[in-house]
Amino acid sequence: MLDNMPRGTICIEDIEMGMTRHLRKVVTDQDIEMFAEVSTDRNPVHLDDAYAQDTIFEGRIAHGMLTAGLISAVIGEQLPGHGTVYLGQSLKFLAPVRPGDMVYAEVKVTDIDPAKRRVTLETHCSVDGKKVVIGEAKVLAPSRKFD
Ligand SMILES: C/C=C/C(=O)SCCNC(=O)CCNC(=O)[C@H](O)C(C)(C)COP(=O)(O)OP(=O)(O)OC[C@H]1O[C@@H](n2cnc3c(N)ncnc32)[C@H](O)[C@@H]1OP(=O)(O)O
Repeated sequence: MLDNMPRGTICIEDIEMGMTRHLRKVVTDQDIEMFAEVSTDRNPVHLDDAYAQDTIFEGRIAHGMLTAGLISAVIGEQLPGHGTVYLGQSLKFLAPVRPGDMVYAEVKVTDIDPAKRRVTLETHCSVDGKKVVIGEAKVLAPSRKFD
């Protein structure tokens, strides 16, 4: 299940401080299995119920980078959107995401360097209002001048 805001591109000339975009997505067992496959990260804490039950999480959890990928999706699809180049991303994983959790991923513009087309975004993911991932992204935004 995916609930996105409108997709597209917001060029550097139209980006404003404080602008936000978000998406919501339920992280499913299938998502976790597919992520394990494409990333080759088959850590049993993600895939094996019995193993995961004996960890501090007491059950299977999603890969952190799968959840963080939803931040990339908001950046690449919405703000700034298509044409954006990801330059960097810091991440802190504060709480686990479990299969079936609805993840809310949001990005917010905190700095703009129009001359260099650089934008800094505060990024976070939450589940039921609790932050599970926080961080900061730096991106190169598209410009109308290069259309
Ligand atoms: C190889 C790949 C594997 C994966 O992908 S695993 C999946 C991704 N990771 C997760 O899902 C982990 C999510 N995080 C958590 O569940 C929790 O987080 C922990 C269980 C790791 C720790 O929780 P708790 O024992 O309750 O500690 P606290 O009371 O929340 O925090 C204690 C201190 O540790 C700092 N801290 C907590 N998490 C992080 C972090 N991710 N990065 C940096 N610092 C962190 C806090 O601020 C605090 O600090 P102060 O004692 O000074 O107040």
